[in-house]
Amino acid sequence: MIVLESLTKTFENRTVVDNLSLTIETGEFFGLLGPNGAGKTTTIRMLMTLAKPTSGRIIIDGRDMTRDSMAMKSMIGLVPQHINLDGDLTARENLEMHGRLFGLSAEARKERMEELLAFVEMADRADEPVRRLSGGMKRRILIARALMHRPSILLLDEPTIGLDPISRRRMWDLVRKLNTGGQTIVLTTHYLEEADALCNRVGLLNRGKLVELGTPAELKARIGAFVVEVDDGGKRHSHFFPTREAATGYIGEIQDKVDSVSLRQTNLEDVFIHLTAGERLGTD
Ligand SMILES: Nc1ncnc2c1ncn2[C@@H]1O[C@H](COP(=O)(O)OP(=O)(O)OP(=O)(O)O)[C@@H](O)[C@H]1O
Repeated sequence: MIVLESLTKTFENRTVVDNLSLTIETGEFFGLLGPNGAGKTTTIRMLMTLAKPTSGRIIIDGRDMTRDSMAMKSMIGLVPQHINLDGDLTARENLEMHGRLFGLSAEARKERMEELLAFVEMADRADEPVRRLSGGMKRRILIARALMHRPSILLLDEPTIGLDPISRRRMWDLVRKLNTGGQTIVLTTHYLEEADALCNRVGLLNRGKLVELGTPAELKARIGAFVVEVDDGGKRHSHFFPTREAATGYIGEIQDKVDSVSLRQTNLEDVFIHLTAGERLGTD
């Protein structure tokens, strides 16, 4: 379990993570979402011990990590936004280096490496220099590397950026399988359909503050689980309704008066845009 307790980070009088309190349960797949500049990366950097909180605490599995950065490093596995594998080394050599860094014995490294290369379906390409592999393959190796030291939490920072739809879905299957096996996962992403597809619960950060927290279904229900999109005179408007009946009732009233009208279920992107329009979310 991760507990963020009044976590705050200030840069030169500017508070970018503001009194953030949040509990992420063991085994959860949690999505940390928010517009550009909301403070997601800064929060992740604090979890990675790359930035020191100005105040507040990070408690993982009952241990205060703010005072014990070595322990925190070993409990977290990071899949970074930018591919930072050594391109001249093979996948095996990249994983081997990571295992050494975390003090795994030669035997433990070998066993874990083979297990993970099989898991990410890269065993047959594991002895080629990484630079020759596709973006999707490199990202799968990043996952294997992050898991080498058996971290209790896996942080995925925009893990599918730049991937084609097939590779993206393959990554989704992989991380879902990990989570089903009990791995706690924290994801940040700008692809809201990704958070919708993967996360049990999401938190929406805005200007360093947590403004929404719940399951994707709860967040959608807060604005209305069904949306009627109306096109009229080149303009598109969205209207939200709690039930399909209410939405179809509205369609009955307006369909003869507008160019076109459609009904669908609300998605997380609608929630995000709705909150932005209501100025509950501010973008850079
Ligand atoms: N080292 C730093 N010094 C000063 N300001 C910083 C520093 N790092 C981040 N910031 C500021 O903190 C704010 C939050 O940035 P952060 O990168 O955490 O947001 P984010 O939610 O990850 O955004 P994005 O979605 O664009 O990656 C931004 O306004 C950024 O300019």
